[in-house]
Amino acid sequence: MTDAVRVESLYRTYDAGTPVTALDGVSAAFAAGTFTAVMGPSGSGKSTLLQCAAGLDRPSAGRVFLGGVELTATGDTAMTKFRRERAGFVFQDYNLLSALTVEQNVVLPLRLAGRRPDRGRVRAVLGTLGLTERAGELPERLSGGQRQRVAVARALVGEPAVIFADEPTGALDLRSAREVLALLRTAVRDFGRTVIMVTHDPMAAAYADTVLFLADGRLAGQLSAPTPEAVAAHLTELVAA
Ligand SMILES: Nc1ncnc2c1ncn2[C@@H]1O[C@H](COP(=O)(O)OP(=O)(O)OP(=O)(O)O)[C@@H](O)[C@H]1O
Repeated sequence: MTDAVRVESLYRTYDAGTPVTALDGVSAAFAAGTFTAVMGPSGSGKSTLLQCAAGLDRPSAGRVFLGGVELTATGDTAMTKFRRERAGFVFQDYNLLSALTVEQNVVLPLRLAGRRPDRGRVRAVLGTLGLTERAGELPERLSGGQRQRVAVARALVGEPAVIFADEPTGALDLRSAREVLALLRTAVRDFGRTVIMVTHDPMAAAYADTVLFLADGRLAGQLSAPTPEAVAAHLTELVAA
């Protein structure tokens, strides 16, 4: 099976007065068509790993491969272009542009990538996400769950190989969270996308095929076919260690 994303010996240090090692030699492979959750205590390096794997940040050392191409060997312009073509993003705070309608937000990544939105595809994605009636509205008129569905639509519309999600359910009520997680799982099961999701929530992690744990910038275990109980137990061990 091809790896959609692979990271090799990733290090990321920040030098803000006292140096911080956010990633301390992380290697991991994310097979195409799988859903992986990344968990760990606060400050363990989860967001940094996601940002480096997605080409939003550059590691201090190590290599990142997206679809077999080494991102870390490319310049900034090529990295941005590749990211726009290959990756979709969902963040905790939705990151919608308030001056744009739902539909305009959804097609924005395509426009930024210089691609012409296929109207049929845009309508289909909006329909799947229950946003057809909302297409012309501004985000401020939507609930948090609806806004996150717009963000998921935006991540899906370009048919990216990989969707990177950082705490996508962190600001949502349980029902909306479950809807968003089910949408991500459908993207993997039915459409072959690869999802890498940072979360603090064992219930959310249990939607994934595999959970990777981080502690102090290093890999600290892995669970396949996770249940919320098994995830919570592993996290408790990590926090206590
Ligand atoms: N821009 C930055 N400048 C300095 N230090 C940073 C920066 N970004 C992250 N860090 C530090 O790197 C470490 C890892 O941060 P990161 O955000 O990846 O952790 P996390 O596991 O995602 O945390 P949380 O669960 O709290 O969101 C932390 O110690 C953090 O303070």
